[in-house]
Amino acid sequence: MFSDDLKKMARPILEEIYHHPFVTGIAKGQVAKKALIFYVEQDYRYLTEFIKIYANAIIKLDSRQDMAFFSDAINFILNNESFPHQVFCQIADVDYKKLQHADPAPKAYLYKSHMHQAVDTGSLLTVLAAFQPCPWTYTEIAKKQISEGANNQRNPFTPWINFYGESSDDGNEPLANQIFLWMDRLAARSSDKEKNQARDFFLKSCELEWQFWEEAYYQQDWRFKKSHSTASGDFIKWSNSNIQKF
Ligand SMILES: Cc1ncc(CN)c(N)n1
Repeated sequence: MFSDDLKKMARPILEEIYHHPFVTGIAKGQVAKKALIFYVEQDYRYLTEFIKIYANAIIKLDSRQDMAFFSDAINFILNNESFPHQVFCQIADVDYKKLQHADPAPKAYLYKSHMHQAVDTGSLLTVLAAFQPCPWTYTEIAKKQISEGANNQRNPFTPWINFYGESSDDGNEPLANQIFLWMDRLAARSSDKEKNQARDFFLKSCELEWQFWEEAYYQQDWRFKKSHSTASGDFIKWSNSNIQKF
């Protein structure tokens, strides 16, 4: 099956995600506040962008059933996925509202551009392949952490772990599995070229998931961030005050 190949190829990346210090920190109940804050700032922007990307994907569809899938995904972000952010904010002792205005840092910027590119240039198979590491890697992280007993009463991240692990024990097929099955049906009638493109987007999204944890853990922002802000409103303020000096 196409999805089995994808999972096999992504295995080394998933292993590195499992062992990333941010992710093991969640299991141990110990992540630095500054990493949590950076993550929530970036993820708030990333998920907001995801809503727009899902909406763009709907334009490519004909069947209402397929449209409902993306519409449910938008609803999930809007109505449910603030909860794991709130968990991080509570642990970091920071107001969630204050974290909703950051600019995307380099890897988050790359990830959103990658997703837009999938929708702009790819088939539905490619679009799903690019999306899939988002639910899949989080479900796998949560499943592993639950199986190791990380969601215990002492761990302040337990609600976060249970949130992403829940879909795997509610009796329904977990979302990530539903997407893999859908991708297998599409792959069966796709050309090799389309399948190669989908594979490439899938593996790059898996790597970008790892990069997202890494970026937050070490707060890797734009190196010349100050000069970027002068390119927007700040530049006008700066240039006006300097013009007055001359
Ligand atoms: C970067 C990222 N990837 C995945 C998820 C889980 N939907 C998330 N919130 N953020």
